[in-house]
Amino acid sequence: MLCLTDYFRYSFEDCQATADWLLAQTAVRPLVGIVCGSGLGGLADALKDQVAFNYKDIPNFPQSTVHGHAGRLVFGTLKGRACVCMQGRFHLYEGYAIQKITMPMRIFKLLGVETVMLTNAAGGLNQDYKVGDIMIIKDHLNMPGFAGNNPLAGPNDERQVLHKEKNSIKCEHEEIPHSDSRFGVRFPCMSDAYDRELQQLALDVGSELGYSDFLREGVYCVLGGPSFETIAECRMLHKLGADAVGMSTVHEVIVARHCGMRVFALSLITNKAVMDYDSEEKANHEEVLQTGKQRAVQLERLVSTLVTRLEHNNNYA
Ligand SMILES: O=P(O)(O)O[C@@H]1C[C@H](O)[C@@H](CO)O1
Ligand SMILES: Nc1nc2[nH]cnc2c(=O)[nH]1
Repeated sequence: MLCLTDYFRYSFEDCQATADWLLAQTAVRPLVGIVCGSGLGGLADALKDQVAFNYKDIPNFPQSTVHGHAGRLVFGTLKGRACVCMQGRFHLYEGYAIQKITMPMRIFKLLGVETVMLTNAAGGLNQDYKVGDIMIIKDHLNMPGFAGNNPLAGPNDERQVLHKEKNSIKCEHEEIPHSDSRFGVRFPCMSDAYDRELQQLALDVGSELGYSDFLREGVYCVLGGPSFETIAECRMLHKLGADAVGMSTVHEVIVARHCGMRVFALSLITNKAVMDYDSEEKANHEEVLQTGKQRAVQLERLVSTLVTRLEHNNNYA
């Protein structure tokens, strides 16, 4: 019997067809995939020798509907390193099924991407955080996941893919190709979702760039949105261990990790979550976009320097 999630699911063949279409249009072979958060699309403009596609022209691709998300997939180079960049992402609150908003991660994988770098705009729950801080995400709370809305829910494609050259197991007499299910295993581990070496590298790069005063490490909590949080909700999330709250990223991280890509993610703290009944502050999307503009230069420099370091250090490549 077909269940509802099957209608929103992209098969391996659907994703392969989209990736093949893209690979046929450009000679860029990206190892790094970048996702731009709300108001942070300027990162994509930093790419050199661009080949860009509007989402509406890419077979099977969803469309961006949110202000501050341009809706373009941009291939190019960042300081000489081949990248692909989503200038605009998809969110649950746009009405898309969770399998649809995360499908680009599988396209990244099929394009050859090894490292995914995600950015988002988020509300600061940690009382020490200030607007304009950049938080390196070290872990997440997946609230929609607690309620069963996980991008990996539904059948897992268990057909085996053989990796002939990579990861082959050396035995005494022969080399046995390593096999894996199409995108990944049924029960992927998430305790190592955010790559610790990349977090340390980002701290080091941030310090070199003089960003230590506004660079943080913390836990990101995803909610469905689009309404911002009530005061009681902010207080609860903070008590649960979240430093920042947003409406994206976690679903993409789960799918990226499921298919074996390395993940690094950043939140720009665009507003302070309202925690006090006496406060006059009100969260709004305009403030989010405005803070994005103000921190665009530093965010772009941090990400592009990180990308350069990926190139120069084999441990990270
Ligand atoms: O795509 P991100 O997570 O950066 O966008 C955040 C969450 C909402 O889409 C929007 C609220 O202002 O910004
Ligand atoms: N849920 C949520 N998402 C955001 N994105 C930017 N700021 C916020 C916020 O305060 N809450």
